[in-house]
Amino acid sequence: MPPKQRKIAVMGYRSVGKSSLSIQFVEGQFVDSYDPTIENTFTKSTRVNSQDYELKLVDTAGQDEYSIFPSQYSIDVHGYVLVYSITSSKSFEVVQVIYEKLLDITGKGHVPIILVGNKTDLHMERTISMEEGKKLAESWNAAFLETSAKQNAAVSDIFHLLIKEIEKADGNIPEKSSCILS
Ligand SMILES: Nc1nc2c(ncn2[C@@H]2O[C@H](COP(=O)(O)OP(=O)(O)OP(=O)(O)O)[C@@H](O)[C@H]2O)c(=O)[nH]1
Repeated sequence: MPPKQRKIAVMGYRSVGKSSLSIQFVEGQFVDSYDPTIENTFTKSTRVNSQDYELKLVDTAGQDEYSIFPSQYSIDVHGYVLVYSITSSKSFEVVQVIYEKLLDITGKGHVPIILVGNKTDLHMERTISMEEGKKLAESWNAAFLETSAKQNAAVSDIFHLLIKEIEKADGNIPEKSSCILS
């Protein structure tokens, strides 16, 4: 089967690790220096359930609660990685505002999303519990993961899980394999 091309936008508050997660996934390295992003696009080939994918990752500029949702990310994007830092309550609030705006602008009741709590290596500074993250993702009917871009923990899982969410939204993977016998 030819590779499926999928576009993914990585969004969230400033400095939560959007670029670090993207670079870790695409290039396999962690850069400690902080360089605010305007916008970066990466491509990466990956394989999920024996299907090849060519992913286009759009690493977006950090948003805050007052940002207008950039309209270029409302079209042509198959799925969203919404990132907060487990050390920042503010980033957890902002991710919820971004979610509301995303639903508003796409006009869809459901969008393929994975909520990501990054920086798990900074456990001494944690202010958002795993339960809080999980609960929020459940309320969105979205996937959820905690990660560390620094330690490369669960980083590729983000994109694999999101691809599954995208396929699910396309009706390709049943939520539960049910078999009705008559
Ligand atoms: N300890 C730790 N630091 C991280 C992690 N991920 C990112 N950082 C650091 O957090 C800072 C911000 O990371 P970026 O990846 O630039 O964050 P961003 O969300 O792309 O930032 P903007 O471009 O401003 O929106 C950098 O100093 C990173 O090194 C992580 O998992 N653990």
